[in-house]
Amino acid sequence: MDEALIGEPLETTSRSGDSISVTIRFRPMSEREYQRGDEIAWYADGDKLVRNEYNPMTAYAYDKVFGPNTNTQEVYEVAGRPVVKAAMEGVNGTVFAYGVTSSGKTHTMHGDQNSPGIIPLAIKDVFSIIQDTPGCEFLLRVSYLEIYNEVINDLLDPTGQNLRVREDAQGTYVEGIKEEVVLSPGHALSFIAAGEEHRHVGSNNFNLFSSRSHTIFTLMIESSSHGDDYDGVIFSQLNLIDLAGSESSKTETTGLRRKEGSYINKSLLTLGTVIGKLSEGKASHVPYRDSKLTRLLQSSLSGHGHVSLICTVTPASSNMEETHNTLKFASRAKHVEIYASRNKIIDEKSLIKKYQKEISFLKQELDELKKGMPAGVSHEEILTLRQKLEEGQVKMQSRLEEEEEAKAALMSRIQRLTKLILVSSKNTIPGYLGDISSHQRSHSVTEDDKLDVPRDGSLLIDGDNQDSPSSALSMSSDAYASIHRRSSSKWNDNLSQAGSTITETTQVGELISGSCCTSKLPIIRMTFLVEQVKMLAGEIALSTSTLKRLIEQSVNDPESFKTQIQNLELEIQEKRRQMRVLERRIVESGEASVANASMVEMQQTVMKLMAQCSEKGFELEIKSADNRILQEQLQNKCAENNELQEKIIHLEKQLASVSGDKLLYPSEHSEQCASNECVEEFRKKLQSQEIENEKLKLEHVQTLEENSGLRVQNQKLSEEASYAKELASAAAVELKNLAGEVTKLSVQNAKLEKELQATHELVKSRSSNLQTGNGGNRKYHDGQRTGRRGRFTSRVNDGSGMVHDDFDSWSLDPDDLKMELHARKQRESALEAALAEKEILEDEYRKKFEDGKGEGGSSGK
Ligand SMILES: Nc1ncnc2c1ncn2[C@@H]1O[C@H](COP(=O)(O)OP(=O)(O)OP(=O)(O)O)[C@@H](O)[C@H]1O
Repeated sequence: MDEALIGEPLETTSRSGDSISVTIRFRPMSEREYQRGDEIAWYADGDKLVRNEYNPMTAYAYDKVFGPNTNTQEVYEVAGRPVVKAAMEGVNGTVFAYGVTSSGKTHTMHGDQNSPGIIPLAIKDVFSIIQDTPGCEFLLRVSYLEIYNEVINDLLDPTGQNLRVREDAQGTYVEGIKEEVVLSPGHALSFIAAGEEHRHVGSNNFNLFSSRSHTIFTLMIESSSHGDDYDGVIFSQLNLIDLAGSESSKTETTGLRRKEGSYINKSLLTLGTVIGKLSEGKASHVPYRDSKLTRLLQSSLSGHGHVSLICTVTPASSNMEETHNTLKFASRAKHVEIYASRNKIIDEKSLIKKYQKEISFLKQELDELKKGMPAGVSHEEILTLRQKLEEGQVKMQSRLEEEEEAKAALMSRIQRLTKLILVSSKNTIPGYLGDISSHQRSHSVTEDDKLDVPRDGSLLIDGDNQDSPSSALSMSSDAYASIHRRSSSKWNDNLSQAGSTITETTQVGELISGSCCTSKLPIIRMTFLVEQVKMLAGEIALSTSTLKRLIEQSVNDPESFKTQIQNLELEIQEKRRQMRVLERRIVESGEASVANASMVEMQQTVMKLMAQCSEKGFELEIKSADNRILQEQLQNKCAENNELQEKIIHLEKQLASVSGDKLLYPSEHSEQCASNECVEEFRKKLQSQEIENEKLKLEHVQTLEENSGLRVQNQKLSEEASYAKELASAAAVELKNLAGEVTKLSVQNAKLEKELQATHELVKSRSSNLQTGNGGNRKYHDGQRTGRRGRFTSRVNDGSGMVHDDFDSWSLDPDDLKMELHARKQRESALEAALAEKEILEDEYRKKFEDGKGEGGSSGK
């Protein structure tokens, strides 16, 4: 049936947007599809149409159609970048991939090492935009959740299971979801990688790594301008969604997979209904609440932000109907209208504002400390202190140390808060955080510097690369390898920054400039180093678990996993090496800077660890004591066991001797026949008894054999008897038939004889008439014959046993009649002979049957 062209060719998504951006992405035909002889059923006709190969009148138009050879970067430029850009300007955005299982959603959203997906590309873009936006501060947070079997789980916090959806003035949100502040693309990607570890993935007959849940990666963006441009804080949200694929009846699933599949299908059905309702544009009820997915997407779908829908499809003919459904869904979605507008939030609610206030307060305190006027310390007190210093330097020294510590703690707090706020390195705003350019610092690359470790944890912006932010923020392929069900490595992201000189550009630079710079550098670095070691440890744990999984998977097919396993092992080794170097650096930094907050933190950690250690030690002691007791008990049990075994052996020996005695000396004679004669006699008796026994055994065997022979005979006879019985009953039936036949023939014979006689008489009387009348009229005689023809009926046996009337074979000629009579008589006698024969046979069978019955009965006895 011809399908009308639905939708019209549209502009690409770069427009300001009054409807959802809908794009279609074809994946290439898979090897499996080629092998089973699939053909191309749907294809991209130009860059806006999808057409059916078998029915070219069926075609759909979209914003953009990507053919099977398009790479994800191209898809991102059209379907991702405009949404990301708008989100950075304060307009909410949602990008999601929709399609049947194995159509390429995860490939599009997450991608892999060679082809990064929309999510990593968007993250990279976000940081590039920050770099290109001087005069603006950003604070980025991420959350990552999955909807599995209609249950929301926090992928960043394994304890956050079955979370609830709530609603406030700004829309729906997930209560208690963990949000992490992110500082660099690699940092954000490492959270995704960690989250992917917890995502539900399973295999079906179409996809080895089929997503069993919908995932929503959310980037929360807070931004504010400085100085005169300050216009409040803007908050926006960017949702990047990888949906689980709908499953058709062709998807072979059982048990758990089927349950998952039904949840997936149900929520996608609700999504379809919601889209359908929204596309109608009527003010009818939209069932957002029917699934968690639509509930969470409610504010996006109801038009408060940009939405980009990427529908992934396969061209294969075997999935023609499923692809058609996806195309129809996409077509409906095209009619949903959106009214995206820029968000703002009141300053008090903004996290960035809170941090900024705290920073300026702490900075004031620090200034006072620097001036030697610590808050809460009076001038007299300082004089006294100075006096005391003169009197006792030791006391003063400790006081100074305290001050140093307070300063260091403040600096650490400032630095920690500052590094959460991201600004472009091109930013040169005076006053707020100082002159950035004056904070640039160069130093030579040491062995450790080559470690690709971000040196300050901020944006990781390389001063040398200021003009090419993408380079500064670029992620190496290894970083992408960390995403999409693989282990992650955020450290490699910064590899590109290694050079002969590293220039650090950081807001923290202010704190490490001037006189402070040399003495406080280790403090700041220490914090990062500790953070980095922690993250590396996480990475290693992640990689190790991936390795474990790969090793498990490789059991059936070791060859295909070999290189992957080797690479992962190398990666883990490398990370371990990096961690060792970092630890060495921490120790060195620790030695160089005694009084710093990081050290305090470190010390606290060490103290905690030591406390844990002593707790563990205590536990160990208890366990060892328990162990000792258990071992003693075990030894006792072993000894008891040995004793028991000895006893058993002894008893067995006793038993053997007793039974031997019993054989030789039966009880009634045991005492009287102790003499040799008695024994001899008894032996003889025993021998004869044994011989007799043997005989009996032999007889028994013979009897058994005979018995079995008789049984066989009996069996045969009963078989024969039943056969004879069958024959006899068959013969009886035949006999009955024959008897009936004979009776009939006899009756007929009698009739015929009568007729013959009558004919004879008639002939006689005619001949006498002829002799007396006009004599020998041949003609009359012939006419008479002819005239009478057929008057009598003849019963003729046609050879098949059937007897029927033969009107034509009959005439009144006496000779004929005689012959006929003769023939009949012959037949009659033949039948009688057959009857007799049958009777004899029957008698024989009967006899046999009787005999068989008699014998069967006797042998059965
Ligand atoms: N555009 C593409 N180019 C090359 N390969 C692709 C493309 N899209 C998908 N694939 C490959 O097809 C397979 C299935 O893709 P993917 O896992 O992304 O499907 P999916 O739609 O996410 O499936 P599910 O819903 O089951 O999770 C993967 O091996 C993937 O690498």
